Amino acid sequence: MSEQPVQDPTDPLAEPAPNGWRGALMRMGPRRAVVAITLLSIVLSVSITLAAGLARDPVELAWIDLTIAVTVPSIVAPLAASMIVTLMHEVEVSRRALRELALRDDLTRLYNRRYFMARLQAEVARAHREQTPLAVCMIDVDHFKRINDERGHAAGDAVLAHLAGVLLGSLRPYDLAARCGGEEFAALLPGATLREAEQAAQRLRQAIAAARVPAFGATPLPHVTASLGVSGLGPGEDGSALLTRADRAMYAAKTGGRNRCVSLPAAVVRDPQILGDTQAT
Ligand SMILES: Nc1nc2c(ncn2[C@@H]2O[C@H](COP(=O)(O)OP(=O)(O)OP(=O)(O)O)[C@@H](O)[C@H]2O)c(=O)[nH]1
Repeated sequence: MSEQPVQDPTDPLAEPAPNGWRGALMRMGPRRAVVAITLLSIVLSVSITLAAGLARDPVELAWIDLTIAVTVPSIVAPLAASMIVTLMHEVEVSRRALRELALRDDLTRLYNRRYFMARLQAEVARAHREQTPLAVCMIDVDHFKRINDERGHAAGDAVLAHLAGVLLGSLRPYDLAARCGGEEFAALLPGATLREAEQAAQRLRQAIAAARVPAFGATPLPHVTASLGVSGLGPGEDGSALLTRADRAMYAAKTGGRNRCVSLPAAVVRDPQILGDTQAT
């Protein structure tokens, strides 16, 4: 299963690119960085040797001084430079690995709830600023406990991992898929109107119901279905209100019989009869 990329220009948790000398070396790449550090140290040591020699007496500046000033750095500097560059590379790799651990769900490799919430806030702010639509879809696998009970927890895990692939396969590249916990997933759909999000949710529901989860053990795993709740961002609304509405819609889909999508438009949010006013598809 392919992963959604971590480097996203709208990523609110993206770390700033290193600047200063560290940034310059990183941008150069390892080989050029070693050459650059070597040249710099040769130029520096030759300049210091010349300056020291000239300060004393030009005649005293023996060729041997210059030879040493060139030879020593050209041997020592590449070694030191490769150590520095290797160390920087290792720090960068560890930093990325830590970031992956912090932001991704281990089982499905989707983003986790923490990342989803941060992106939700950022996308809500952007949608209000640019006056563009934004929708959220909550997806909860139906009767998932049965799979665990009947086929074991590992089989349940296999189903979740497979569904993550189905989710990524049915979303647009700039949508964001996350596992919010347990058997619950979420999708953030920037630029999607409620109508478009409903259509996306329907496609997703059908894809989940049609998915053939690879056999786990002797017998194939059962088909699964999911209940989906969709909501679209209302004027002045914040991320948690949008999410709460998508959650309510998802529970309405559950109580309405499962394997269905329910959407809740923003205007309905303050209506006490909220579940009565949902639109099931
Ligand atoms: N295999 C596996 N099971 C999990 C994981 N996280 C949560 N679960 C299980 O998911 C099940 C969720 O069960 P319920 O909340 O009762 O929901 P459900 O059976 O899907 O029923 P409905 O949502 O009402 O359709 C529980 O049995 C949890 O133990 C996980 O990472 N792996």
